[in-house]
Amino acid sequence: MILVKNISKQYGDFTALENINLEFTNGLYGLLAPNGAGKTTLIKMLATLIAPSKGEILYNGKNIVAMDEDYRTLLGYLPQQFGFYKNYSPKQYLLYLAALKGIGKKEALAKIDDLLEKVALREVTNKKMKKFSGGMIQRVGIAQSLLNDPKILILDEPTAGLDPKERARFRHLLTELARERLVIVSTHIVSDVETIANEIIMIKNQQLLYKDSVEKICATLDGHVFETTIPYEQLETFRKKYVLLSEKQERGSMVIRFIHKGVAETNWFPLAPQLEDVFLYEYRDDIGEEV
Ligand SMILES: Nc1ncnc2c1ncn2[C@@H]1O[C@H](COP(=O)(O)OP(=O)(O)OP(=O)(O)O)[C@@H](O)[C@H]1O
Repeated sequence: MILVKNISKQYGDFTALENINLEFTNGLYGLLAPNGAGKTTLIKMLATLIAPSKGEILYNGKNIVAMDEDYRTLLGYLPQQFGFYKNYSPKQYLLYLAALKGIGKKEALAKIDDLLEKVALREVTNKKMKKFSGGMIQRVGIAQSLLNDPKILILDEPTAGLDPKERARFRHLLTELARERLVIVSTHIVSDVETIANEIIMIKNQQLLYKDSVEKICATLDGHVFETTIPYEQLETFRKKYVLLSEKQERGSMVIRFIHKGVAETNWFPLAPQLEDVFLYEYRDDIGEEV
């Protein structure tokens, strides 16, 4: 079990994270927040790549920094951008990394076969990676993070740049991987983790906002999400008054999904809140065009 105890991180005068407390047991945890919220900072601390300015992280009661190599042998990590050699095949690349990790060649070859099967790259084992799609490269990244059979797997934005089909494949792979280990995956895309995470962690204003099941997080907006139809001319006024979640043109009118925490009007239909609603609501001041 990993215990994040009252962690803060400063970069000079800038506070990136403040008083974060978390507990990870097993299963899949989705670290969901817009870019710049501090996901990478938290992940790098969990991977012992940077040190907290305050607080500590414990693995089964022991400080992970003090555990040093003992902790890193338990850890698989895929950074946001991982370095690979495009003239290498996955097999050559993984063999090279296995050698760096001190895994013998015979053991490594068997392991690599297994891993490439797991990430559905068996057919391109010996093909140079320069022709690979983004999704294939990310799957090589996953394979490298699994070389040491880690108990803890930490993936920083593994779906960045992937198309919807690759994302779906990734979700399936993550679910598989989380059956046997603790998996922490960061993303700013709600659908990456909504259906697969046992718990979602959201950070806002440098602090922990939620760490809960999707159901419980959605319940925070129970009774506040509505749909209604308005003439196009009223859209601007509506936008100023309420938090708009989505808008769709239908037969010359606008069908809008929005949040209001006060008394509802008669022609508003209540809707069941989705995680995307919570995300858009909570980060309404932080997110720009990308969402
Ligand atoms: N080495 C650093 N020095 C100064 N500020 C930093 C440093 N690293 C990160 N920051 C700042 O800390 C904040 C959190 O960054 P972080 O990379 O953890 O966010 P993130 O949620 O992972 O976003 P992204 O997905 O874009 O990386 C940002 O405002 C960032 O500019």
